[in-house]
Amino acid sequence: MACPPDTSKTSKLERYNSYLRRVNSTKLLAASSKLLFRATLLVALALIFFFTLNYPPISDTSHHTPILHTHQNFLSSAFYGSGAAWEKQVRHSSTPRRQHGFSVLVTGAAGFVGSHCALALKRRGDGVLGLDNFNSYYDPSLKRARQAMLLKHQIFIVEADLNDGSILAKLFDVVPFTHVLHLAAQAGVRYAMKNPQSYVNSNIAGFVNLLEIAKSADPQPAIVWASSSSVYGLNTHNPFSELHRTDQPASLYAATKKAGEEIAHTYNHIYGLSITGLRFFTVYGPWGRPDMAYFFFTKDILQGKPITIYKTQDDKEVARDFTYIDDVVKGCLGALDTAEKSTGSGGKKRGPAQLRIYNLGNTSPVAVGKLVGILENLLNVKAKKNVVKMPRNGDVPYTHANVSLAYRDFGYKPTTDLATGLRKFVRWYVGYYGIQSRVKRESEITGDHSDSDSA
Ligand SMILES: O=C(O)[C@H]1O[C@H](OP(=O)(O)OP(=O)(O)OC[C@H]2O[C@@H](n3ccc(=O)[nH]c3=O)[C@H](O)[C@@H]2O)[C@H](O)[C@@H](O)[C@H]1O
Repeated sequence: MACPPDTSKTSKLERYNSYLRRVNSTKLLAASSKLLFRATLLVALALIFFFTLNYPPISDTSHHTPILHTHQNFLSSAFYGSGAAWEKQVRHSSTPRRQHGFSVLVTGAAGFVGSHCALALKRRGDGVLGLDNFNSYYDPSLKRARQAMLLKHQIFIVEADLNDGSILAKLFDVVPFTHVLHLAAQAGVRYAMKNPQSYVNSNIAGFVNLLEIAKSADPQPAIVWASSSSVYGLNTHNPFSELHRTDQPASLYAATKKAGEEIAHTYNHIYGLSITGLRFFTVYGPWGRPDMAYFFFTKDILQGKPITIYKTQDDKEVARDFTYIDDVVKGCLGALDTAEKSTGSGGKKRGPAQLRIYNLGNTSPVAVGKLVGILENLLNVKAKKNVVKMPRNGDVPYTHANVSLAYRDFGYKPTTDLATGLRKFVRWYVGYYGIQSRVKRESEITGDHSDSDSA
């Protein structure tokens, strides 16, 4: 007898098959939803990236925000167009206009020394691209005004922090810089007690970040950077020579600059980067820094406010080797002109490279009391002076540069005495801030009108 088909097995199989179909279709649905989600995420990320690169918010001046930024005038249709327009600006700004001209990345280009150097380089036909984070250590509107002035001379400043490796790397991808003039830093001797971390962020971490990018670049640029007279710290030998000891810094600012000099040695030694450090001595002049004594003394004297003048613990006058900006600019250009090429490429050293350090001072220290006397005369106002013993705030009593090394190697020879330099500063100050009142007439202060935007 034929056995009846086992329907229980068939229906089990069918039920199982239908179960599998259900499971598979649910899986398929889940998989396709996942795929759709991922695709949407990818498109969203691509869009965010695109808009971040091309539509930077004008008002954002945070130095922690990795956003490329430019002056309002540059937010033209060309800039808004695409990343290609931004790259075009970067290339245009950094392309030299003279034969064998340099292509220089100037960090801190919206700063005092940076803006002056950028302009001087551009004027002689070098290509210059600026980088600045526009932080608010002092009035950012002054930095914006310097930026606007540079823009008139076709110098473009990328707004970014030194610690933003991706933007730095992008700049080196777009431009084969021959040189970096690294002037971005957290400046100020006494502020280091208030905000120590900012010195570590800019002067150490930021510097290392820049060197990391520079060492990997192909070609590697030659680097000229700002160290400081403050590295001499408690040194008692005068005038200060590059051969003197610099292992007794009196402030964290000085310590970070000294650390920079040691870090420079390391990158030169391992990667063949050509590096020149310049020890600036209390640089002053038009478009200067409002946190510096000569600048806020001028403001306070004009406003009838008292000023505090420091004297040493043993009642001696405090003095500085005040150095005029035009002299320092000549020194920076001299250092760039004599900088040899880096020897490495793509992070590999090919041979020994140049490593230098120079004082850039005025060789003629002036007591702070005398500086105040010059200002009183120029401003035609008597200062309300409050003379106190120098607090323990990182200050040093005296600076005096020996510049024979810089003279020997690139003819550095400061030519501006303090009275002449301050006259030019006051002329700029009253013009910039629109001050008339008791200040001596412009002709009395200046005698000429030739360098009104000599930054
Ligand atoms: O060469 C440098 O490497 C440094 O130079 C500058 O530092 P300093 O030489 O200290 O300049 P600055 O503050 O203008 O004080 C000038 C004089 O006024 C005295 N001073 C200061 C303030 C005050 O209220 N009273 C006063 O007498 C004070 O005692 C001093 O004698 C840069 O700021 C610094 O960033 C760095 O670049």
